[in-house]
Amino acid sequence: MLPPGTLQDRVAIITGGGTGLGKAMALEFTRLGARVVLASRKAENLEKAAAEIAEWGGEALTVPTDVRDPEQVDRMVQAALDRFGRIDILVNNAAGNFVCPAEELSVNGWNAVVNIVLHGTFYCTRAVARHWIAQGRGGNILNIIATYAWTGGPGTVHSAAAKAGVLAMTRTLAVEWAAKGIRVNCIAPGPVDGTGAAPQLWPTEEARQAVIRSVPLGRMGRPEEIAHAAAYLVSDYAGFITGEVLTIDGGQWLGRGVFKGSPRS
Ligand SMILES: CCCCCCC/C=C/C(=O)SCCNC(=O)CCNC(=O)[C@H](O)C(C)(C)COP(=O)(O)OP(=O)(O)OC[C@H]1O[C@@H](n2cnc3c(N)ncnc32)[C@H](O)[C@@H]1OP(=O)(O)O
Ligand SMILES: NC(=O)C1=CN([C@@H]2O[C@H](COP(=O)(O)OP(=O)(O)OC[C@H]3O[C@@H](n4cnc5c(N)ncnc54)[C@H](OP(=O)(O)O)[C@@H]3O)[C@@H](O)[C@H]2O)C=CC1
Repeated sequence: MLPPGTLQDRVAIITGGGTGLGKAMALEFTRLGARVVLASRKAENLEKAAAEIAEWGGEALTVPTDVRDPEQVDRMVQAALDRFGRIDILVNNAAGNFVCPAEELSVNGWNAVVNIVLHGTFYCTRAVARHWIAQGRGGNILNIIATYAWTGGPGTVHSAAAKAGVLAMTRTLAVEWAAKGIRVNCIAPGPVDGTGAAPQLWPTEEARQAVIRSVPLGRMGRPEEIAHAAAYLVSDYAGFITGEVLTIDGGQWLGRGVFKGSPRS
């Protein structure tokens, strides 16, 4: 855990900040002194998270936003600036996902996920970075991806392709904007309990147990384990890290080659 005050007076936009990992990050950033801007489609998700943040003594601005629409994204960034006068951190966390064989996936299904994950990440990144560059100041971008960006993930061609695109965007912009003081990194979480992934990716207890068996550490992740790492990456403690991916998956992707008869096969 980082000390309270680590993100004092920083302003962080978190897309998808009303639920799951986004909410966990918003709470952790609040604990560390940041003010947060929560942006996603459903106002009720955002309001519930903002109420929790207020209970912790924090301050959250909620801006209902569909990240697929660049005009809504620009308005959300302007609303953050109008309220707080600055933006220091952007977490591109919003995502959509479902399991579907690639040959059955409709064009709308493909677009729904790619537009949220890949295009939405670019629209938010561009809007915030334009502000930073115009002001001659730096900032921090954290993109939430998934390990199947490089391993592949059967049944999730839309999401895997989009997350791979976000990984390439991360590395490209880390280098392109380094001289402008903008750091860009990723976290690739493994399966995390109690998040929106559950109904999409392990909808039954049997499926959940199969996922757990695929993790060498033998359990699901916890949202706060992702949030702690996120806070580190956007803090000054990580000032020399850019273009990196921090994988937090209990060894899942490395363990894909377990042989039959090994403890978790
Ligand atoms: C082994 C574990 C490793 C862990 C890796 C986990 C990695 C990543 C995890 C995540 O990303 S978790 C995030 C999960 N959270 C969400 O998905 C929440 C947000 N999701 C949504 O809003 C929807 O699911 C959405 C479909 C992505 C978007 O919603 P929207 O309202 O815009 O779209 P719809 O109009 O409902 O649908 C558009 C289009 O998509 C088709 N579709 C939707 N669901 C399915 C499905 N289950 N199977 C096949 N197709 C689906 C839908 O039919 C529409 O297409 P058309 O019918 O119009 O052709
Ligand atoms: N949980 C897990 O095990 C894993 C998660 N991840 C990644 O972690 C991140 C968080 O996922 P998780 O917490 O599990 O899932 P959630 O479903 O809880 O979070 C997804 C968030 O994205 C928001 N969102 C979806 N579509 C849009 C949109 N068009 N515009 C704005 N916001 C949108 C949703 O809010 P709303 O409905 O209000 O729009 C929701 O808050 C995602 O990037 C996911 O891919 C990666 C690997 C594993």
